[in-house]
Amino acid sequence: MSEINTYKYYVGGKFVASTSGNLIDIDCPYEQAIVGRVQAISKAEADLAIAATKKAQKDWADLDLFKRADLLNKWADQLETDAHEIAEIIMQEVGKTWNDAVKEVTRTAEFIRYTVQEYIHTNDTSMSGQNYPGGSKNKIAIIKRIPLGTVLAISPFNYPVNLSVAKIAPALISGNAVVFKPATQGAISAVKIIESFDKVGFPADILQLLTGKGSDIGDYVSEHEGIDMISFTGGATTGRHLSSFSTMKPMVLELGGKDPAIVCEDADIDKAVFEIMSGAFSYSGQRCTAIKRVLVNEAVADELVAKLKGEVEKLTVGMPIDNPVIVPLINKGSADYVEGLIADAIADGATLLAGNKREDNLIYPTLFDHVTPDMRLAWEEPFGPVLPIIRVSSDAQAIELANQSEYGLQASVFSRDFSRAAAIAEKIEAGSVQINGRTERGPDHFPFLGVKNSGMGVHGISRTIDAMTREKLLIINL
Ligand SMILES: O=C[C@H](O)COP(=O)(O)O
Repeated sequence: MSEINTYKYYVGGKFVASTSGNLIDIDCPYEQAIVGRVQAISKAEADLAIAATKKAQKDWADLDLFKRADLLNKWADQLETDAHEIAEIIMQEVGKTWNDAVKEVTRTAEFIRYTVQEYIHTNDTSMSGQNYPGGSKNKIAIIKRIPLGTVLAISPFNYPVNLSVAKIAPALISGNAVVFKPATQGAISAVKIIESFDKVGFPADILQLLTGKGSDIGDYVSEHEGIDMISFTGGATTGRHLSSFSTMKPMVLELGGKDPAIVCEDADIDKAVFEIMSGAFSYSGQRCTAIKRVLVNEAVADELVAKLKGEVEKLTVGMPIDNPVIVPLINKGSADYVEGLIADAIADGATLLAGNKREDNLIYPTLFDHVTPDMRLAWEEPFGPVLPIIRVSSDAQAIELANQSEYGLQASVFSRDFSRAAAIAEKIEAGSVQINGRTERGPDHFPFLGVKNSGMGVHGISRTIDAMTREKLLIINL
């Protein structure tokens, strides 16, 4: 990282420097180094970029579907060709391990191909009038899904490639144009995937990549009258803020979580330990779907706690290039926040079993037993490698604590009795409940949603296409 590159934004099918002359340094999470600099574009530049999508979108939607499909499939191929170059930037910019960074790019190429097929196979439907009492067979509705126009895709730092393309590909295949505003930390990864996009020969102006601080252009672009739909993944505070002012714009929000793992006394404890470890600690817990609390029945708590402690002590910790489980957090602010949660839990009397060690942004995996509902750690989302264990006396208490959270993204239930697990799952307020498995978004064609402060609307390939299109009926009266 000796030579510092400056990356341009993308508008009109070209990479250009902002006339603002303002650049943003992107710091590496794990070294005292600048990964590169991105443009801080002006509001006037955003205006021009959004305006240009309007005509481009109409032409793009008019293009034969198989031409759109062909370009998207070529982009998927190009991403695979460029995978190592992109993964290198993901690693440097957001501190993801090398293996996970490469996996993120290949997962994304698969996502594009599936999205293309999904749209092709589910595009138009029809209904006959005679299927309603008193209706006529001479009335036939052809129900098309038409694009909403220009979709604003706002992506988070933790999946700078996958969660960007998870918005861009459904938007484009269904005939929308895209204004892509990545998280600032993640913006260079965004430039890299758009470099691949650019090589394929998409028409100009159907995708504009706008870089800049959320605080400078985020609200401006979101409120912009040229934006017809917003797809956002990020923090709950920003999500609520967006939903408060973007009146009448369809919006899908994927926000935070405090996903519980409920462990019943009849659970396969080794299986539960395996799933909890991977659910809680991969990428240092910087996943909205990470397991962020364990609610264990006190009858098996000692056994579970001892096994989790043993596994936490074995976790590999280090720098992303060496592929450990635990890597430095995204920035100092995040590490400070997690450190504060740990300090408060200790002060409030939780039992520290492992961790509580920090080197710069690297927080060692930390495990607490005897966390109680009066502690911050029972409720707040760390987005870091700290896991609280709360002991419960019954399924009912586990359900009550699970539902007291402001979040409702996912939950895991571990029991050998499927009926019991399903009964618990039924009562949990969350978008998905995993039985005997870790919380996770994939596979990517599953619907993915959160309730309460975890989100609004539904992601997942077919649902994202639905959210970015609306029905239009052509009714034929014979
Ligand atoms: O951080 C939010 C992501 O949607 C989580 O995705 P994941 O479950 O594949 O890690």
